[in-house]
Amino acid sequence: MLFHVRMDVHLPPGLDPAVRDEIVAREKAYSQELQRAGKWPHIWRIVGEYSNFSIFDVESNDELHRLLSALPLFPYMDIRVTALARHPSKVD
Ligand SMILES: O=C(O)C[C@H]1C=CC(=O)O1
Repeated sequence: MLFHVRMDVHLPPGLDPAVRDEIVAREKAYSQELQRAGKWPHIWRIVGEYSNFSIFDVESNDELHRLLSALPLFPYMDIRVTALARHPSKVD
């Protein structure tokens, strides 16, 4: 199942820079682990924003929720999910 996911990151301005760096490093490692596993095949920066558009390829809504909830930046994100279906005009 494919899902389009928008993530907007809102780190608190007063967050200790060392804590911030540690969370962002864990986020990167986790994201790259999911990319290598084929669960997160696309991630694109939205120009001018601390946000991304991503595509997730997962087995179920529950799996997507589990993966997103485990993001180290999850407590600092607004996340919007759109379920995707095959378009009838898509060329094979
Ligand atoms: O930078 C972001 O868009 C937020 C987050 C998503 C993956 C990652 O490494 O960081």
